Amino acid sequence: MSATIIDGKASAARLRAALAEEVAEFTAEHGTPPGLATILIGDDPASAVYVGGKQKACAEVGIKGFDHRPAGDASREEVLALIDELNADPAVSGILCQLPVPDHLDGVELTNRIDAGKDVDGLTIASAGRLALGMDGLRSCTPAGVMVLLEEQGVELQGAECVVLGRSNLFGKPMAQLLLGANATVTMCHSRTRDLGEVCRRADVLIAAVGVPHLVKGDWIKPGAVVIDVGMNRLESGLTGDVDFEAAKDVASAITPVPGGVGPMTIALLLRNTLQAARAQRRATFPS
Ligand SMILES: Nc1nc(=O)c2c([nH]1)NC[C@@H]1CN(c3ccc(C(=O)N[C@@H](CCC(=O)O)C(=O)O)cc3)C=[N+]21
Repeated sequence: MSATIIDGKASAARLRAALAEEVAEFTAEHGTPPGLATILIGDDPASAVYVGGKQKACAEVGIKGFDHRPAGDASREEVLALIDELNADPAVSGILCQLPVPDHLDGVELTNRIDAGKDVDGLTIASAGRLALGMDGLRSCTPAGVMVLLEEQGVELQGAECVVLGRSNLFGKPMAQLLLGANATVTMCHSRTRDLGEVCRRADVLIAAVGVPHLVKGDWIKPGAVVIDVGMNRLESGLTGDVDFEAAKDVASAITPVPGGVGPMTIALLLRNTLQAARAQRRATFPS
């Protein structure tokens, strides 16, 4: 048996096409498009590629991009002042501070300066708290993208055994919360988990986000499981995930490739969040 290769690139393209229509309607109705401000501090080449991709995607769906690039030695006060300015700017619906930030700055502090209504990354204390409490709100883009892929595959999450490898604030924790919200049985694993392979073998849905190339072996996968690879490891041989894809595809029923799986969905969900934020801001400003 060979697994279905989940085409995240195609899903993301469909989502962007649908969003382009919704953005056009929003813009016609309100006279101004939704706006997304990105903040990239310094000139890390990998981060510059990601932020460039986000800006390009905005332009393609009709969202106005604001591309801020403070120098790598920008002071804390300088960046906080920039965020305050964007928080107050009605043309800016969403704000994203690209992580990681240089060592002399605190990414958690900077992220939390973002107005909760403009937190399109879903990473502020308010957004994380709303998710944990089962309230509506802006969701972290990569986990939200994974939920879209699982839904499109028709994966039944209610009562399913879902195992999440990795407990980051950016991905693992919000992923687990979204799965819980869909009534899955969720197990979280991390670097101190004993018998990782044993736990993984229980999973109907196995989601890996640890940043260790090919950590997940073929015999860690239950036959027929759905495998989602969130790893983005840049090796000399190219970009590779956390799953031994060649071995996994003979065991799983469906699997995401790297690249072309979860990555493109992250950017599409960022656009969706920006539109969601813009709509909520209009509602708050002009109650009907
Ligand atoms: N505040 C913040 N929010 C983020 O969402 C955020 C961040 N910081 N820091 C870095 C990570 C990483 N990330 C990716 C987005 C898209 C791809 C993506 O499109 N990947 C393509 C390949 C890209 C390539 O070839 O390099 C793919 O998987 O097919 C990857 C990684 C967002 N991040």
